[in-house]
Amino acid sequence: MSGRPAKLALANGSVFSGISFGAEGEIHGEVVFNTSMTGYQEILTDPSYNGQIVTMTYPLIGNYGVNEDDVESKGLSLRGFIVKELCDEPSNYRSTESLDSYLKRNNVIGLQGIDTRALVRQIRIHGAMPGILSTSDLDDASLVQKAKDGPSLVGIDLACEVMPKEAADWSSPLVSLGRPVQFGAAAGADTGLHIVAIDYGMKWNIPRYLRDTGCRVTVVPGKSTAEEILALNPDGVFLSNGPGDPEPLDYAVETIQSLLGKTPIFGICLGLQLLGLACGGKTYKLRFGHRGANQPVLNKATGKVEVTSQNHGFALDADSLPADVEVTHINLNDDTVEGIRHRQHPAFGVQYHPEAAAGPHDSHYLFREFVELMRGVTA
Ligand SMILES: NC(=O)CC[C@H](N)C(=O)O
Repeated sequence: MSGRPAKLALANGSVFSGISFGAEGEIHGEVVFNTSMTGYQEILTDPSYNGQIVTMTYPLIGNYGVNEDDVESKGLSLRGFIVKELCDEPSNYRSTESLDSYLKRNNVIGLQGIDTRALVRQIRIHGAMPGILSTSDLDDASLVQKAKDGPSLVGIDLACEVMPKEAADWSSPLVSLGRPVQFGAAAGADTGLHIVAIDYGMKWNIPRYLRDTGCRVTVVPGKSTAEEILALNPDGVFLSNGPGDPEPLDYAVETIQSLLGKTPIFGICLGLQLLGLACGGKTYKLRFGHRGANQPVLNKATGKVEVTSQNHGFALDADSLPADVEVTHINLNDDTVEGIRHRQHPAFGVQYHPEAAAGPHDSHYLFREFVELMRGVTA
């Protein structure tokens, strides 16, 4: 292992000593863990990790390098990246760079050589908490104090840092990356429908899927108003994923409230949480969240279990939801809300990621259901 000595300190006083990779320096963030075995490049480029230091539970990371295609946004929004062991001899025909040099180039601090199992146990028992990752200060007491003094992400709008400033058309489908077509013969067939996707820090595989359903897609900034969106004549509005606490995003809640009943709505992750808030529900912070590609979800309508990809630390409170909102999906690990549907208006959402990237493909049907919902309303 090359690299410099580096430490992670948690706000509860725990300190982990290891070796740095990637960039050097010091960074504060909420320390969380992800249970995916692969897909680290998609995780690194998922804007929903803005403000967080991500620990991978799988013990060897970096073995297939990085490439130019497996990116979910234009940059890396997470604060730091922790692994048990970094593979320094990546081997894959698609690899163009090592994970070490990718993190260096993108100015993200990496830490390896710590007992990630012990760290994950701390987070599971005490909850996701603020931490500090440093290659410059190696004094335990000073680091713990800095971890405690740093901001919590509760109550902060982290989405405004990663949302686009301008609207743009989205043209590339999944096949443009050589990824398998998911909608059979119907893939890419023009439906004539227009989706406006509100981007709060959207993963790019979502608009790729929306294009694959045969719809035209316009991506608009998360601060767009209902008037601006309706002026684009959408057949449906999509609410994207995004980082942080949903409750401070009052501008988004207001927009969704004004759209509800005027156009079909589909939300993913933060999008589901904002839809729930717009319907009068409440959100709360989970102890350690759901992050990984192996979360079991029950679809209550079909009785089928989907294995899903997830990344969230907040959840909708089922008891807070009004009677006209139905819980359609639940998480089988902890019974939390994984999907909702409005009984009066054409609006639904899921807490998990049907676009995968990375993860299982069990839930693609939801994109088709959105098209059917739009067709039903438009016909
Ligand atoms: N991936 C997401 O959209 C995450 C939603 C929200 N930021 C949460 O942590 O719960």
